[in-house]
Amino acid sequence: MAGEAPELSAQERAGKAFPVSWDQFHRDCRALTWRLNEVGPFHAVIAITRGGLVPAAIVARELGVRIIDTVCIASYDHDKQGELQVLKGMSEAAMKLGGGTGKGLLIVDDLVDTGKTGRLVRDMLPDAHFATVYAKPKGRPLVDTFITEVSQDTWIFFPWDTALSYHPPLRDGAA
Ligand SMILES: O=P(O)(O)OC[C@H]1O[C@H](OP(=O)(O)OP(=O)(O)O)[C@H](O)[C@@H]1O
Ligand SMILES: Nc1nc2[nH]cnc2c(=O)[nH]1
Ligand SMILES: [Mg+2]
Repeated sequence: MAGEAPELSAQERAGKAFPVSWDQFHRDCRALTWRLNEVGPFHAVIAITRGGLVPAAIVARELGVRIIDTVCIASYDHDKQGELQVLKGMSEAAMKLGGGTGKGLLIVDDLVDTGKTGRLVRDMLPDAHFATVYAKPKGRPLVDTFITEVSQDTWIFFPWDTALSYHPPLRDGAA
């Protein structure tokens, strides 16, 4: 409506930025695997796409797991959260491996924020182990294992969404 302030995106509301490099992300995924190694073994890794694909590949490699399936969920359109949409569920083969409840399966995502995505997947696979690399306080209770907690007002920038660019010096007004 005319005159109304434009709705802020989740990223704008977050305020603080937490940029993560490929190197940092790889190290954090390896650290996550150290913890998961104490919990497994796992029959299969279930990646929540798309953000879970990269950590799932690294974790599966480190754990020696070769069966990887996806649950395809869309919620944030760039940075605004809309209705959750399950675009693709798990395969029957992976569901069988988890005995129908997810027992012995490892669900991997890059992060939990509000926890809505995590809640949906937990409801699908209540006995699976849910791991994320990063967690914000609202979503944290849903996660079994994670590496780094960031505050709710932080937006995490992943290396696949960013590029190196010029940054002006502080004295020229850079934030
Ligand atoms: O805890 P929540 O508030 O539900 O947010 C967390 C989800 O948001 C992001 O996915 P997104 O829907 O942006 O899709 P993408 O993985 O394809 O980037 C992220 O990868 C998590 O899956
Ligand atoms: N890249 C990114 N996606 C998100 N989806 C929900 N929260 C976040 C976040 O902090 N960073
Ligand atoms: Mg995601």
